Amino acid sequence: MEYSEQILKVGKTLFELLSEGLGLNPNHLEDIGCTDGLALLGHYYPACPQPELTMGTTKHTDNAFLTLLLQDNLGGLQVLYEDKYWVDVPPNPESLVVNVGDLLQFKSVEHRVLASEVGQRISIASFLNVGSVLSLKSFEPIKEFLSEENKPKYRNVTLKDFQRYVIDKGLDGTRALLPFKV
Ligand SMILES: O=C(O)CCC(=O)C(=O)O
Ligand SMILES: [Fe+2]
Repeated sequence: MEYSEQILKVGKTLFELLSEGLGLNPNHLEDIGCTDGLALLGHYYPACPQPELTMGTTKHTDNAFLTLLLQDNLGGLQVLYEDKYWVDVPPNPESLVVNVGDLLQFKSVEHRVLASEVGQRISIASFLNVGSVLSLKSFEPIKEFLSEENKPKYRNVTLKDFQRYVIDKGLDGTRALLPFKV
């Protein structure tokens, strides 16, 4: 409970900073619903006797606006850099890793977790996402950024349709935003 409240505060501050950084009103991203929902997912990765044969978590992007990830000191989290290189994210139990998720319709980070012979690994992912997965609210580009040269990169899609697509496809290694590109 206490953790969720604190995480939401951090999330709100991040969205304020992002809004300001984009030259928008500081409340813009919160006002359009980026902090309406918060889902916490606890992961437990037991030691794996043959880590080369499997994965802790397969490659994916997060179904959220932003994810705040707390990990212990075991390591194993990697992000994909330039669509080619897997880069280790150094574990630091006193810091949060921030992932850009699909719902920002920007450039969500592809990541995965390696299995390890040394156990156990515990992490808590806090997803800042939509209030209701059944919402008929439509995602659309921020109008302030559109111009003749800057056309929308994604077509409008309702949260309901997007969530349905994400759930049906599962963790198949493809980007959830792909079918919604213009
Ligand atoms: O366990 C981790 O470090 C990452 C978990 C993750 O990527 C997720 O829950 O989406
Ligand atoms: Fe993730």
